[in-house]
Amino acid sequence: MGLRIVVGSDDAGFDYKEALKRDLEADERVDEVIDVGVGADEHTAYPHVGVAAGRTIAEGRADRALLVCGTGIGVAMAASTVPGIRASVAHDSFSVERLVKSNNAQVLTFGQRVIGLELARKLAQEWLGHGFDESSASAQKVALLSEYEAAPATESEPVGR
Ligand SMILES: O=C(CO)[C@H](O)COP(=O)(O)O
Repeated sequence: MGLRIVVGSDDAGFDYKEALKRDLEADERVDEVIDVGVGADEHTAYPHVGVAAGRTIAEGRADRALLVCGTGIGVAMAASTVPGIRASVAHDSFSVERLVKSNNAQVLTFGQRVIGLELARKLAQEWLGHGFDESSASAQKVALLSEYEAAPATESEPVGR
């Protein structure tokens, strides 16, 4: 089964979102592309878009998200507020690979005001080819993230090591 991918952006990331969406729709590794906005001439603030994307994954309606804003930072922060969602901006090949293989992040974000379109398109292609190995040493570290997320915010003790 292919991937179900959410795309989204604010107005600062709209052009890249549209270009990346076209690439994903043409990619045989992708079964479905779900666009959570914005549409042309819409001005939805990035937190709404990031959370909508994160919730779509958390509810099991998509596997991953590719989001764009001016820097990539805001949509990553917004998506990360959704429990169980790991999101980050990554603008180089190695970071994109480790975002999946080390961190099992479901969400990759780009900054339209930071990197060129062709680099964003190439990184998105590479991202599709990466998968997380649940039996890797990284899996235990990602599990710790989940444990901290579930722990009371005021808890002073580290979770089990
Ligand atoms: O990059 C953004 C948020 O990280 C967004 O596209 C622009 O935000 P602003 O600088 O607050 O307008």
